[in-house]
Amino acid sequence: MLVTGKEILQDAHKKGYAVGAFNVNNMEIVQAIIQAAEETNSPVILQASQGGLKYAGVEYIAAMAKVAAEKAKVPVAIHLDHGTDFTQIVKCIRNGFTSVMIDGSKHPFEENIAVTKKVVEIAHAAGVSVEAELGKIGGTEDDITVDEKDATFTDPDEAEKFVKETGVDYLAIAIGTAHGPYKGEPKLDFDRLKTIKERLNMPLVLHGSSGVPEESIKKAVSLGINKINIDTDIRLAFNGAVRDFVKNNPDVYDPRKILGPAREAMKEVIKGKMTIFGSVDRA
Ligand SMILES: O=C(COP(=O)(O)O)N(O)CCCCO
Ligand code: NA
Ligand SMILES: [Zn+2]
Repeated sequence: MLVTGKEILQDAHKKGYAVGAFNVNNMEIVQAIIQAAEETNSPVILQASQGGLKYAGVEYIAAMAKVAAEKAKVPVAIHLDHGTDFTQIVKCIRNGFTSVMIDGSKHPFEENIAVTKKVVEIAHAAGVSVEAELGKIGGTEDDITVDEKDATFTDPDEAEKFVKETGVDYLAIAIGTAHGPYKGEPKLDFDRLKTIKERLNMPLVLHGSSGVPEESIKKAVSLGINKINIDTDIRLAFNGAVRDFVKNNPDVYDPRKILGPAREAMKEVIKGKMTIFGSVDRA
C-alpha cells in the first residue's frame, strides 16, 4: 500500500532497523524491487533521481510507482532523490510522490536551511515527507559530483540546529560514503554517526551505500541509520545479467527475453540488501 516516507522511517527509527531506498529508471527495476519486498515482507522506498525523471518522464515514473505501491502487499513510499530544483520538487508532489529530498548540501549552511524550510512548508502542507542533506557526500553519479577534497562530514552541532530550524522528517548525513563504486574500502565515521543519532533522535539516511561492506552497513544500522540508498549495485546486477544473456543468446532479440533475467538478477540483489538492512518481515 502507498504510504509516506515518514510512516516507514518512523517505525524503522523506533525499532532500530533500516529500509532500502532503491533507484528506479524503468519498469523492470520497479518490478524487481516490489517483488523483492513482497517475497521478504519488507517495507520499501521506490526513489527516482532528477536524472531518472529526465530519462523516463516524471509522469511515467509516478504512474509505474503508484500502481506498484497500490497493488503491493507491503508499505511502499515514492521518493524524489536529490531534488535540487524547487519546480521539480513541486511537480513530484503534484504527481503523487509521498516523500521528497531537498538536497541543499552544496549551499552554505544558512542557505541550506532557507531552501529546506521552504520545501518542508510546501511538502508538509501536501502531506508529503521531507529528507534533507547536511555535509557533502562524495563520489559521482548521474548529475551529482562531489570531489573527494570537497566531501565534508556532517557536524553534529550544525545538524541539531539544522533539524530544529527546518523541521525535516529525516536527514542524510555524510560519514564517509560516496556515490557510485568505491576505489578502496570506505571507512565510515561510526563515532560521528553515534553522536548525531543521540543528538537528533530521528530517522537518518545513508547515501552512497552500494559497495559498502556488509559489516559496515550492519554497524551503521545498529547505530541509527534507517534509510539506505542503493543505486549502483542494482545497475551492476542489471548490466551483468543483460550482457550475459546477450553474449550467450546472440540471436535472441525479444526485449522481454533480454530484460527478464535482469529483473530476476536485480530482485535477488535487492532481497539480499533487505536481509542485511533488517527490514525483512517488518511490513
Ligand atoms: O545514494 C545514492 C546511491 O548511491 P550508490 O549508487 O553508491 O548506491 N543515491 O542517492 C542514488 C544517486 C543516483 C544519482 O542520480
Ligand atoms: Na557507493
Ligand atoms: Zn545519494
